Amino acid sequence: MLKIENVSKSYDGKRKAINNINLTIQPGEIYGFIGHNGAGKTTLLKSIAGILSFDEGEIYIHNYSIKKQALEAKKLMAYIPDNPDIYESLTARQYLDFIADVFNIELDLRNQKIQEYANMFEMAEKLNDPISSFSHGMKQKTAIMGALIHDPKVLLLDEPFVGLDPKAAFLLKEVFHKLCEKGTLIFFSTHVLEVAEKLCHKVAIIKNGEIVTNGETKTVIEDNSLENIFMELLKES
Ligand SMILES: Nc1ncnc2c1ncn2[C@@H]1O[C@H](COP(=O)(O)OP(=O)(O)OP(=O)(O)O)[C@@H](O)[C@H]1O
Repeated sequence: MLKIENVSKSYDGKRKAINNINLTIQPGEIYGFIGHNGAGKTTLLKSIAGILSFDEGEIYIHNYSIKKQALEAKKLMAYIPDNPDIYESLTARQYLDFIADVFNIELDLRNQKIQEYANMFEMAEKLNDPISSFSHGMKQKTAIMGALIHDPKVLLLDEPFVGLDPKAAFLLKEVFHKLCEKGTLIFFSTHVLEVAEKLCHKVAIIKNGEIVTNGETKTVIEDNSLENIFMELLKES
Protein backbone atom coordinates (compact mmCIF):
# COMPACT_ATOMS: atom_id res chain seq x y z
CA MET A 1 0.00 0.00 0.00
CA LEU A 2 1.08 3.57 -0.69
CA LYS A 3 -0.09 6.13 1.85
CA ILE A 4 0.52 9.84 1.39
CA GLU A 5 -0.42 11.88 4.46
CA ASN A 6 -0.58 15.68 4.56
CA VAL A 7 2.44 16.08 2.30
CA SER A 8 3.63 19.59 1.42
CA LYS A 9 6.78 20.81 -0.28
CA SER A 10 8.08 24.25 -1.19
CA TYR A 11 11.21 24.82 -3.27
CA ASP A 12 11.68 28.45 -2.28
CA GLY A 13 10.13 28.59 1.19
CA LYS A 14 7.32 30.81 -0.14
CA ARG A 15 5.07 29.00 -2.62
CA LYS A 16 4.05 25.39 -2.03
CA ALA A 17 4.65 23.19 -5.10
CA ILE A 18 2.43 20.57 -3.42
CA ASN A 19 0.11 21.41 -0.57
CA ASN A 20 -1.37 19.00 1.97
CA ILE A 21 -1.64 15.99 -0.34
CA ASN A 22 -3.52 12.96 1.01
CA LEU A 23 -3.89 9.79 -1.07
CA THR A 24 -4.05 6.09 -0.31
CA ILE A 25 -3.40 3.58 -3.07
CA GLN A 26 -4.11 -0.09 -2.52
CA PRO A 27 -2.23 -3.14 -3.88
CA GLY A 28 -3.43 -4.02 -7.38
CA GLU A 29 -4.69 -0.53 -8.20
CA ILE A 30 -3.71 1.38 -11.31
CA TYR A 31 -3.90 5.01 -10.26
CA GLY A 32 -3.60 7.91 -12.70
CA PHE A 33 -2.28 11.30 -11.65
CA ILE A 34 -3.43 14.14 -13.85
CA GLY A 35 -2.63 17.83 -13.80
CA HIS A 36 -1.61 20.85 -15.86
CA ASN A 37 2.03 21.76 -16.48
CA GLY A 38 3.60 22.81 -13.20
CA ALA A 39 0.73 21.38 -11.12
CA GLY A 40 3.11 19.39 -8.87
CA LYS A 41 2.99 15.85 -10.31
CA THR A 42 6.75 15.33 -10.61
CA THR A 43 7.30 16.90 -7.19
CA LEU A 44 4.96 14.38 -5.56
CA LEU A 45 6.32 11.40 -7.52
CA LYS A 46 9.91 12.30 -6.59
CA SER A 47 8.89 12.77 -2.96
CA ILE A 48 7.33 9.28 -2.90
CA ALA A 49 10.43 7.81 -4.57
CA GLY A 50 12.64 9.34 -1.88
CA ILE A 51 14.55 11.49 -4.38
CA LEU A 52 13.20 14.78 -3.08
CA SER A 53 12.77 15.72 0.56
CA PHE A 54 9.43 17.24 1.58
CA ASP A 55 8.65 19.73 4.34
CA GLU A 56 5.54 18.34 5.96
CA GLY A 57 3.67 15.06 6.20
CA GLU A 58 4.62 11.42 5.76
CA ILE A 59 4.73 8.87 2.97
CA TYR A 60 4.51 5.15 3.70
CA ILE A 61 5.35 2.32 1.30
CA HIS A 62 3.82 -0.82 2.78
CA ASN A 63 4.07 0.82 6.21
CA TYR A 64 7.72 1.86 5.78
CA SER A 65 8.25 5.59 6.10
CA ILE A 66 10.20 6.96 3.13
CA LYS A 67 11.78 9.45 5.53
CA LYS A 68 12.75 7.12 8.36
CA GLN A 69 13.03 3.69 6.68
CA ALA A 70 14.12 4.74 3.21
CA LEU A 71 16.09 1.59 2.39
CA GLU A 72 13.24 -0.81 3.25
CA ALA A 73 10.78 1.42 1.37
CA LYS A 74 13.00 1.72 -1.71
CA LYS A 75 13.51 -2.04 -1.94
CA LEU A 76 9.78 -2.34 -2.62
CA MET A 77 9.47 0.24 -5.34
CA ALA A 78 10.67 1.44 -8.69
CA TYR A 79 10.48 4.93 -10.16
CA ILE A 80 10.74 5.83 -13.82
CA PRO A 81 11.30 9.57 -14.40
CA ASP A 82 9.82 11.45 -17.33
CA ASN A 83 13.25 11.76 -18.92
CA PRO A 84 15.02 8.40 -19.17
CA ASP A 85 18.50 9.79 -18.51
CA ILE A 86 20.19 6.48 -17.86
CA TYR A 87 23.90 5.68 -17.98
CA GLU A 88 24.77 6.43 -21.60
CA SER A 89 28.15 4.71 -21.53
CA LEU A 90 26.69 1.32 -20.53
CA THR A 91 25.05 -1.17 -22.82
CA ALA A 92 21.42 -2.02 -22.04
CA ARG A 93 22.52 -5.38 -20.63
CA GLN A 94 25.18 -3.77 -18.42
CA TYR A 95 22.59 -1.29 -17.15
CA LEU A 96 20.07 -4.05 -16.40
CA ASP A 97 22.78 -6.13 -14.70
CA PHE A 98 23.70 -3.12 -12.59
CA ILE A 99 20.10 -2.65 -11.44
CA ALA A 100 19.79 -6.40 -10.78
CA ASP A 101 23.00 -6.24 -8.69
CA VAL A 102 21.62 -3.34 -6.65
CA PHE A 103 18.51 -5.38 -5.87
CA ASN A 104 20.44 -8.62 -5.38
CA ILE A 105 18.61 -10.56 -8.07
CA GLU A 106 20.05 -14.00 -8.55
CA LEU A 107 21.68 -14.71 -11.93
CA ASP A 108 19.24 -17.19 -13.50
CA LEU A 109 16.20 -15.14 -12.53
CA ARG A 110 17.68 -11.87 -13.82
CA ASN A 111 18.67 -13.44 -17.15
CA GLN A 112 15.21 -14.91 -17.52
CA LYS A 113 13.59 -11.53 -16.79
CA ILE A 114 15.96 -9.58 -19.04
CA GLN A 115 15.22 -11.97 -21.90
CA GLU A 116 11.47 -11.94 -21.27
CA TYR A 117 11.18 -8.14 -21.17
CA ALA A 118 13.69 -7.62 -24.01
CA ASN A 119 11.63 -9.95 -26.22
CA MET A 120 8.42 -8.28 -25.18
CA PHE A 121 9.67 -4.75 -25.93
CA GLU A 122 11.55 -5.83 -29.06
CA MET A 123 14.88 -4.90 -27.50
CA ALA A 124 16.58 -8.33 -27.61
CA GLU A 125 18.75 -7.34 -30.58
CA LYS A 126 19.80 -4.13 -28.83
CA LEU A 127 20.85 -5.48 -25.44
CA ASN A 128 24.56 -5.26 -26.21
CA ASP A 129 24.40 -1.80 -27.79
CA PRO A 130 25.40 1.32 -25.81
CA ILE A 131 22.49 3.30 -24.39
CA SER A 132 24.01 6.42 -25.99
CA SER A 133 23.00 4.98 -29.39
CA PHE A 134 19.33 4.59 -28.37
CA SER A 135 16.34 6.71 -29.36
CA HIS A 136 14.21 8.30 -26.61
CA GLY A 137 11.70 5.44 -26.86
CA MET A 138 14.43 2.78 -26.64
CA LYS A 139 15.89 4.47 -23.55
CA GLN A 140 12.39 4.58 -22.07
CA LYS A 141 11.96 0.85 -22.72
CA THR A 142 15.34 0.14 -21.10
CA ALA A 143 14.37 2.19 -18.03
CA ILE A 144 11.07 0.28 -17.84
CA MET A 145 12.87 -3.08 -18.05
CA GLY A 146 15.21 -1.93 -15.27
CA ALA A 147 12.25 -0.94 -13.12
CA LEU A 148 10.54 -4.30 -13.56
CA ILE A 149 13.55 -6.51 -12.91
CA HIS A 150 13.06 -6.70 -9.13
CA ASP A 151 9.28 -7.15 -9.23
CA PRO A 152 8.43 -3.93 -7.39
CA LYS A 153 5.33 -3.82 -5.19
CA VAL A 154 4.97 -0.12 -5.94
CA LEU A 155 5.64 1.17 -9.44
CA LEU A 156 5.86 4.94 -9.94
CA LEU A 157 6.07 6.39 -13.43
CA ASP A 158 6.24 9.98 -14.64
CA GLU A 159 4.60 10.32 -18.05
CA PRO A 160 5.45 6.74 -19.07
CA PHE A 161 3.68 6.84 -22.44
CA VAL A 162 5.55 9.85 -23.81
CA GLY A 163 7.96 8.74 -26.51
CA LEU A 164 6.65 5.19 -26.79
CA ASP A 165 5.36 4.04 -30.15
CA PRO A 166 1.79 2.64 -30.22
CA LYS A 167 2.97 -0.96 -29.93
CA ALA A 168 5.24 -0.25 -26.97
CA ALA A 169 2.45 1.77 -25.32
CA PHE A 170 0.09 -1.18 -25.81
CA LEU A 171 2.68 -3.56 -24.32
CA LEU A 172 3.24 -1.29 -21.34
CA LYS A 173 -0.51 -1.27 -20.65
CA GLU A 174 -0.47 -5.09 -20.81
CA VAL A 175 2.42 -5.10 -18.33
CA PHE A 176 0.41 -2.81 -16.04
CA HIS A 177 -2.53 -5.25 -16.11
CA LYS A 178 -0.31 -8.26 -15.40
CA LEU A 179 1.44 -6.49 -12.51
CA CYS A 180 -1.78 -5.33 -10.96
CA GLU A 181 -3.15 -8.90 -11.10
CA LYS A 182 -0.09 -9.86 -9.01
CA GLY A 183 -0.89 -7.12 -6.49
CA THR A 184 1.58 -4.44 -7.62
CA LEU A 185 0.21 -0.92 -7.29
CA ILE A 186 0.92 1.49 -10.11
CA PHE A 187 0.86 5.26 -9.72
CA PHE A 188 1.63 7.27 -12.83
CA SER A 189 1.27 10.80 -14.11
CA THR A 190 -0.11 11.43 -17.55
CA HIS A 191 -1.33 14.17 -19.84
CA VAL A 192 -3.03 11.59 -22.02
CA LEU A 193 -6.53 11.66 -20.61
CA GLU A 194 -7.85 8.83 -22.81
CA VAL A 195 -5.18 6.53 -21.34
CA ALA A 196 -6.17 7.48 -17.80
CA GLU A 197 -9.85 7.04 -18.60
CA LYS A 198 -9.41 3.57 -20.09
CA LEU A 199 -6.58 2.19 -17.98
CA CYS A 200 -6.93 3.51 -14.43
CA HIS A 201 -9.11 2.12 -11.68
CA LYS A 202 -8.76 5.44 -9.90
CA VAL A 203 -7.55 8.93 -10.76
CA ALA A 204 -6.50 12.05 -8.89
CA ILE A 205 -6.50 15.50 -10.43
CA ILE A 206 -4.02 18.03 -9.07
CA LYS A 207 -4.26 21.77 -9.61
CA ASN A 208 -1.70 24.29 -8.35
CA GLY A 209 -0.30 21.74 -5.89
CA GLU A 210 -3.62 20.60 -4.43
CA ILE A 211 -5.73 17.54 -5.16
CA VAL A 212 -9.05 18.85 -6.46
CA THR A 213 -10.73 15.49 -7.00
CA ASN A 214 -9.87 11.82 -6.68
CA GLY A 215 -11.56 8.45 -6.58
CA GLU A 216 -12.80 5.68 -8.83
CA THR A 217 -12.39 6.76 -12.45
CA LYS A 218 -16.03 6.00 -13.30
CA THR A 219 -17.24 8.03 -10.29
CA VAL A 220 -14.97 10.97 -11.10
CA ILE A 221 -16.09 11.13 -14.72
CA GLU A 222 -19.75 10.03 -14.23
CA ASP A 223 -21.45 10.85 -17.54
CA ASN A 224 -18.75 13.20 -18.74
CA SER A 225 -15.35 12.65 -20.31
CA LEU A 226 -12.23 13.04 -18.22
CA GLU A 227 -11.15 15.82 -20.57
CA ASN A 228 -14.32 17.83 -19.81
CA ILE A 229 -13.96 17.26 -16.04
CA PHE A 230 -10.31 18.29 -16.22
CA MET A 231 -11.09 21.47 -18.17
CA GLU A 232 -13.94 22.39 -15.80
CA LEU A 233 -11.72 21.90 -12.75
CA LEU A 234 -9.00 24.07 -14.28
CA LYS A 235 -11.51 26.89 -14.88
CA GLU A 236 -12.84 26.93 -11.30
CA SER A 237 -10.86 29.14 -8.96
N1 LIG B 1 13.88 22.33 -8.84
C1 LIG B 1 12.91 23.26 -8.71
N2 LIG B 1 13.19 24.46 -8.18
C2 LIG B 1 12.21 25.39 -8.03
N3 LIG B 1 10.92 25.21 -8.36
C3 LIG B 1 10.60 24.02 -8.92
C4 LIG B 1 11.57 22.98 -9.12
N4 LIG B 1 10.96 21.92 -9.69
C5 LIG B 1 9.67 22.27 -9.83
N5 LIG B 1 9.45 23.53 -9.38
C6 LIG B 1 8.16 24.23 -9.36
O1 LIG B 1 7.23 23.44 -8.64
C7 LIG B 1 5.95 23.47 -9.27
C8 LIG B 1 5.53 22.04 -9.59
O2 LIG B 1 6.41 21.51 -10.59
P1 LIG B 1 6.37 19.99 -11.07
O3 LIG B 1 7.57 19.75 -11.91
O4 LIG B 1 6.14 19.15 -9.89
O5 LIG B 1 5.04 20.02 -11.98
P2 LIG B 1 4.44 18.92 -12.97
O6 LIG B 1 2.98 18.80 -12.63
O7 LIG B 1 5.25 17.70 -12.96
O8 LIG B 1 4.57 19.67 -14.38
P3 LIG B 1 4.76 19.09 -15.90
O9 LIG B 1 3.44 18.49 -16.28
O10 LIG B 1 5.05 20.34 -16.68
O11 LIG B 1 5.89 18.12 -15.89
C9 LIG B 1 6.09 24.38 -10.48
O12 LIG B 1 5.64 25.65 -10.13
C10 LIG B 1 7.58 24.41 -10.75
O13 LIG B 1 7.97 25.63 -11.32
